[in-house]
Amino acid sequence: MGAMTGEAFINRLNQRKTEIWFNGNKVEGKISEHPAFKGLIHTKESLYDLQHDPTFNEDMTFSLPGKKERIGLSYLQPKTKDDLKRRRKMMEHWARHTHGMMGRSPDYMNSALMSFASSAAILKDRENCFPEHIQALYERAMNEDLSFAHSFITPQVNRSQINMGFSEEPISAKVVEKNEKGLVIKGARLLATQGGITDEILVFSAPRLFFDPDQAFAFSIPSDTEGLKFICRESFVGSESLFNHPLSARYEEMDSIVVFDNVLVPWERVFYYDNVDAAIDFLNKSSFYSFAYHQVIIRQVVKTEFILGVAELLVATINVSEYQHIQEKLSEIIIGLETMKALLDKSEADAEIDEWGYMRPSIIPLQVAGTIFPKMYPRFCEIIQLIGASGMVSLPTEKDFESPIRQDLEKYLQATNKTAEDRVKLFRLAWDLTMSPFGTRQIQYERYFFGDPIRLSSNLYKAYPKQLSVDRVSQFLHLKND
Ligand SMILES: Cc1cc2nc3c(=O)[nH]c(=O)nc-3n(C[C@H](O)[C@H](O)[C@H](O)COP(=O)(O)OP(=O)(O)OC[C@H]3O[C@@H](n4cnc5c(N)ncnc54)[C@H](O)[C@@H]3O)c2cc1C
Repeated sequence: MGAMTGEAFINRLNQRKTEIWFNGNKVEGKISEHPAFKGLIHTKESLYDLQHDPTFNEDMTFSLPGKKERIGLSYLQPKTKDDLKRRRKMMEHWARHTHGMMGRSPDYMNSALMSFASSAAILKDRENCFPEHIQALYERAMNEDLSFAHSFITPQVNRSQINMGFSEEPISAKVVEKNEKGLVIKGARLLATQGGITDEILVFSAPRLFFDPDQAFAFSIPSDTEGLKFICRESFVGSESLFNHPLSARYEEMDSIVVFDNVLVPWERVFYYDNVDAAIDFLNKSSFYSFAYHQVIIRQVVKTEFILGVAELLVATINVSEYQHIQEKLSEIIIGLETMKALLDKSEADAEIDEWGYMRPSIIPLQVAGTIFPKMYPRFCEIIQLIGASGMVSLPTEKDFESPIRQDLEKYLQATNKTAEDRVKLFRLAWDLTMSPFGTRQIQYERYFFGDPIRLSSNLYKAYPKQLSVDRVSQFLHLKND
């Protein structure tokens, strides 16, 4: 099949018998018609269709020798800087289509899987490790354009460092049995965005102190595997009205708790198990962080461009551009945007071939971008709230504009250069972006989805080459070496 169409994506999803729980009920019927998921699923449909749109097809897909169909370009293993640029262009197209609001557009996990396959050799000849299973999944994913959710953290029961977490009755998903067919997993994992509404779920463990060997595994299984359940949070879709909820009606992704009720993971799906060192190495030394971050920062740049557009439109609409504090606030967004773009460019300019022959974007600029964005993003949202002021809550609905009070609204909600309807449309967008349940989840998402920003900063500190700076100061002061 190769690169999938939107229709094929929806048909395949609807055929899955995935166990999804929503608001106390098991979801029955076509998932693409369920109010909590349909906006997102149709947006994903349009993303997959871009791969077949004559304007984008060349940018979104690539040819592999021996394969008739073109493949989604997020699966391309880059070997040159030009390949990296091709990957960036493809990701920009997808991110622009959703204005950076969809954290889990398919390129995110496709890039993760591509990086796993590109570094699978790390697991070669190690105990309980099966790099060939990663390669097999990668090839199947390319051929069938599979979609993935993922989970890499454990339930938030006790995050103390001294908590050994080795409970008798599993809470965090762990191996409870090994048999001739595979591993049996019991317990729960967090927090799968789009969990249940993708073909597969990829599970791997973030290394930590007192890492239970029974949790040191990685695998991928179909979402409708027996015993696997996805428990959803409440939906943040405000309504289906694009006027009232321009973002949540299209991009609300849903997050879910993943429960494994004695789930059999067949051996051919296991990447590694019961090997703490391999689990730590796989995450830290593979190209996962470089390629996943590359996708993330591209999306965040596009999202910041969108935020700048919203902020500037607000300023123009209520005519407040003459005030210096407004200019300063807008320049804060511009500085953030240009900083992110410069870091992204640097990561590509400094990219190097890794030990397995793939062109890896330089990680330090990406880590820097990934550490500052969680701080900048809430501030961007605050800036929009500060510019919009009462406009952020004077928000009549589409129905109000269709009612007899329309004339009042037209008169009292007009702006210097906008009709009341356009003005409200814009302010509703600003509200959905920064204040609605969808908007506030986006803030929490940008803070946390790639890990705890505190620990990400700590990783940056530990990995950053500081010795040259230290030496210069030591020489300046003629300090004696320890
Ligand atoms: C909207 C959203 C979507 C997400 N989607 C996904 C997804 O699709 N897949 C996925 O796997 N995960 C996902 N996540 C989870 C994300 O990876 C975690 O939120 C992140 O790794 C932090 O872990 P935690 O939430 O368990 O926080 P905790 O680790 O419980 O941290 C809670 C607080 O304690 C502090 N803390 C805890 N331990 C330490 C420590 N050792 N050192 C210093 N401080 C510490 C933290 O700084 C924080 O302030 C998502 C999260 C959000 C908010």
